[in-house]
Amino acid sequence: MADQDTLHRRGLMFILSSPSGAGKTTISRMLLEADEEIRLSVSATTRPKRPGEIDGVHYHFVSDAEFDRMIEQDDFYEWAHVFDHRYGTPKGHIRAGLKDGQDFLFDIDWQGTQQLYQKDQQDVVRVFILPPSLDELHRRLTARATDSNDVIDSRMERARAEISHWDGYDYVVVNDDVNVCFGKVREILHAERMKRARQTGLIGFVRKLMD
Ligand SMILES: Nc1ncnc2c1ncn2[C@@H]1O[C@H](COP(=O)(O)OP(=O)(O)OP(=O)(O)O)[C@@H](O)[C@H]1O
Ligand SMILES: Nc1nc2c(ncn2[C@@H]2O[C@H](COP(=O)(O)O)[C@@H](O)[C@H]2O)c(=O)[nH]1
Repeated sequence: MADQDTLHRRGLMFILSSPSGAGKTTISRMLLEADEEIRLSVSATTRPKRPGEIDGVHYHFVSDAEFDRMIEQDDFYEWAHVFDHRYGTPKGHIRAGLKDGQDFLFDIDWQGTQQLYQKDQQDVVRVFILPPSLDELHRRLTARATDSNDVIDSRMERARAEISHWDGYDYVVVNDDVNVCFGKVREILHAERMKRARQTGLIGFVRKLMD
């Protein structure tokens, strides 16, 4: 009889990107709360902490000198300049985790997405979140009340450039109603987990099945 215990799957790198304020952090937090099989890849950043953010949970907040040191030591999977700061994905235990079936969630921009995809196409799933309109994007950034008007203006200025990278993603989802958007993102994650290429032990299982 075929043994289902030989069936396992590789983990995946689930990337959520969007222009700032479209809601990827909100969707990420909903996903992490609802799904025990996915873990956040905590980025390092040189930007200052926002109210409510916790070092080591939302980001590793590091100085410029520390970020330089991490680059020199080849500690990053990818890193990029975003707005006036630097952000990077520490290598940590990602590769070993993927092999063990652990999924990782990445809240990173299009530059980081391209770098991860170039390094590891088979494990990467790229999802781009769009706002329903630029007016609504501005309203969300203002309502979030975490940034000065100057910072909000610079994020709005960059939004068009970021949106222009929409076609570098596998999925594009509009975040109008947050629960609907979350439902769609969750469906994508579930379907991607089932992909044949991610199932290990399938060849042996099918062979035994046919014996
Ligand atoms: N569908 C939605 N409808 C209304 N408000 C929303 C929706 N989704 C998110 N928001 C709100 O919009 C604001 C921006 O969302 P969030 O911080 O998740 O964006 P972000 O894309 O992660 O931005 P950043 O890249 O700057 O971190 C938050 O105050 C959030 O509560
Ligand atoms: N390339 C990377 N981009 C990252 C990383 N961590 C976050 N980000 C992106 O930066 C902007 C701004 O984030 P905020 O928290 O300051 O609003 C946003 O687009 C993030 O997705 C990373 O490690 N690498």
